[in-house]
Amino acid sequence: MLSLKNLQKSYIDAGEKHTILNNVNLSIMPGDSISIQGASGSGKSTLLHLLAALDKPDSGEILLTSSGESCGTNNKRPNDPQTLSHDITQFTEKQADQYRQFKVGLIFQRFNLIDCITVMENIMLPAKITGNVQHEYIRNLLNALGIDRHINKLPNQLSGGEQQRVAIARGLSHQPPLLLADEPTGNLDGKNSDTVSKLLVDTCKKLNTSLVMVTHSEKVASLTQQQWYLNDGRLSQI
Ligand SMILES: Nc1ncnc2c1ncn2[C@@H]1O[C@H](COP(=O)(O)OP(=O)(O)OP(=O)(O)O)[C@@H](O)[C@H]1O
Repeated sequence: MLSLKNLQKSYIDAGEKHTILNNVNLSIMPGDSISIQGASGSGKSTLLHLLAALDKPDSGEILLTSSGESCGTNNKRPNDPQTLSHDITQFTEKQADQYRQFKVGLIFQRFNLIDCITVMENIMLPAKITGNVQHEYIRNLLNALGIDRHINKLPNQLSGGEQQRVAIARGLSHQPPLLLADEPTGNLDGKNSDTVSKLLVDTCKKLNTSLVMVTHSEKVASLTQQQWYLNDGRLSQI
């Protein structure tokens, strides 16, 4: 479970302070699917970067609560020896790296595929790093995403939509407990966007993976259990 508490984030631009996130609170339970909509520049990607421990808030906490496993600092709750709680905003670089490798799948707006290795090697990176290589699961994922015939190509030999599907497969290859997806179907046409976003939500449900998805599409957002809107730094449920 992730609990965002009183998150505050601002940027200084030309000497002026711009508040991007203002007292944001949110709870993400295992298996939850959450969409975040909002105007361009409203802070959606900023929020995902904080959840991925790629950036730090000015203040507030992001508490990661899990049972029994260690990931960085250990703050045991009194009376519950099974539960460990970590504030990911306090992670060192090394702890943040481990958190991203083992706990998080990331699908970026610009895919971030590695151009000099094949599609399959890109997809398998998180699975290999975490030692969680499930061949049948990967085969089914590739089939469902319709990219099985492209696995030996290089990413730049694929269309934008195909690269997006590869990025989705890579985000899910290690079956992470949390998937953060920034406009995961933004490069797909309407029909493919529907198919792929449904697959994304269904796969996360099957794996009990929490999904936080930024989208500009109301239709895609409607597939998630909870729909939130970011406006003026405030997050409100639709
Ligand atoms: N490193 C930075 N330094 C200064 N300003 C930044 C920085 N990163 C983001 N911003 C500003 O913060 C605001 C929020 O950016 P963010 O990328 O989170 O928006 P977004 O809602 O994801 O937008 P979009 O839908 O266009 O992707 C923007 O005005 C952006 O210019």
